[in-house]
Amino acid sequence: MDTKKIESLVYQLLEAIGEDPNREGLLETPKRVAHMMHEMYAGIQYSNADIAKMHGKTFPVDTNQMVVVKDITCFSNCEHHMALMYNMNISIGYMPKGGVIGLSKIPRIAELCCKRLQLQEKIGEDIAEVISLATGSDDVIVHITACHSCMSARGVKSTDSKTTTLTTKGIFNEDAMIQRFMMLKA
Ligand SMILES: Nc1nc2c(ncn2[C@@H]2O[C@H](COP(=O)(O)OP(=O)(O)OP(=O)(O)O)[C@@H](O)[C@H]2O)c(=O)[nH]1
Ligand SMILES: [Zn+2]
Repeated sequence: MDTKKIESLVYQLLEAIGEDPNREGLLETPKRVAHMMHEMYAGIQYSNADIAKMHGKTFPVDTNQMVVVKDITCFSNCEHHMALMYNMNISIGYMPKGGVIGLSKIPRIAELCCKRLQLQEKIGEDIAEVISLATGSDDVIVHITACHSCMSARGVKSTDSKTTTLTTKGIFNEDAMIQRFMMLKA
């Protein structure tokens, strides 16, 4: 990420919206925004394969248990308006194939996938792909609910609507498996 360029462009953006970037309250704003963008967009520099490699250490376990980590809180930004997705709740399940990844890696994977300019549907696909690459399992499910500030705070002003998406891979395309997952994540 080009910090100096972000700072200079935020300065220009402030001018463009009719602000005075030199007034006291805004003097440090370009620097703060650049700092914030480093945090908010930390996932852009990594491919899904990179993320899987970073968090893909597996521990051998011979099991046919479903692993579910539920209620992961994340934030993201939509690629159309760069507006915040908030109140995001993500639950992820997979069927291990001879090994499991560390549980803490699952929210870490979700977080990095969210820290890109995104669509909610794409977040589900990205997380499912990374979990699949990290675990070597084709059986992955990702449930996401989120509010989109581009729908609530502007435009249609649909303040109470939430969007739910469900990404299913492999055995999770079967209704019975979806039901088992939904029970475990309830
Ligand atoms: N499918 C999908 N759409 C999204 C997501 N986030 C934002 N959007 C939508 O992206 C669309 C962009 O539509 P446009 O018509 O190009 O933009 P706009 O004129 O700002 O649209 P309005 O929001 O209806 O005012 C909007 O309908 C948003 O609600 C997302 O995660 N998934
Ligand atoms: Zn949007």
